[in-house]
Amino acid sequence: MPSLASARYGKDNVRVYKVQKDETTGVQTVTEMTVCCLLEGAIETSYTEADNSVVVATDSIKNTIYIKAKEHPVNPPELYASYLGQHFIDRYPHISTAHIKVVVHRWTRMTVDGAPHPHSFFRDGQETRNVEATVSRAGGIELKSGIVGLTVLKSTGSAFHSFVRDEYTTLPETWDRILSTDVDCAWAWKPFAGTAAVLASVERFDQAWESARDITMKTFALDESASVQNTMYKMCEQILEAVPESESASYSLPNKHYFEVDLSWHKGLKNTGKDAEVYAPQSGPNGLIKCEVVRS
Ligand SMILES: O=c1[nH]c(=O)c2[nH]c(=O)[nH]c2[nH]1
Repeated sequence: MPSLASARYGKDNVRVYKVQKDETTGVQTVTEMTVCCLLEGAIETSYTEADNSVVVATDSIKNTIYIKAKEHPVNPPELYASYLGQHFIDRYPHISTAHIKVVVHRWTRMTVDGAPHPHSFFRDGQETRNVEATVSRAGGIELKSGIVGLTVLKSTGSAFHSFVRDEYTTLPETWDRILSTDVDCAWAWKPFAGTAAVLASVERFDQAWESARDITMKTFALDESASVQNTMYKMCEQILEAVPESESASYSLPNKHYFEVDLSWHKGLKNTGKDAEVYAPQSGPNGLIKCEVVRS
């Protein structure tokens, strides 16, 4: 006899833009985000018995995403995600958990003739600021914040040697290589009792995001990297220190390879080892290295 093991549903890819207008200065500030909202609870019969009486339509969920963006600040995204998730728990007694994901896209203010422009912005990269909120009657508000899609490269200051060498190995050891990755980094907050507790910490979210971003870039640049594994662990350690309210920090990093090109066949051109200047960036395969670090 089959039985429903788990179920959640909702609206994904809801694109939201909000503008904040300062009427006295004329300065406008914009936020663009993509929101996913999935609900869990006493919804089994909608699957097993075609009982739609327990279904809040995904169209209504989409409407609610817009309405809560109008009613509440959308910055920081941790606060907006918390208000949105809490709404579903408060409004529908049979909904026990709301899973909210907010992806904030970059709109950076333009500098025109040396001055910040009041209402013009540009997209300075595919990096996003991400938040996942799990809001439940049992567990309060669990928040995970992160940075995704920050592409970085260092042209030296990275080595990889002393790894397992056996009958499967062809990779030469290197003491000087290119290191490049797309940063996917996250830090999980200790649970909050409710939206009031999230509001009480509101300043910490931007501070934590700035710290994590600075730590990621500074460590990437300054560390004489022995491996992606070791460099990312050092980043996690520092995030846990900079954000005392966090209970874990994690990274998922592709190792985007740049291969040397042997050009010696052409007039004896030297382009390997210390003479390497022209490389072939690889689209795949790539390494993929992950870790999560918690407090002991
Ligand atoms: O930093 C690295 N870690 C690895 O595990 C690995 N494996 C590999 O082939 N190159 C690298 N680089």
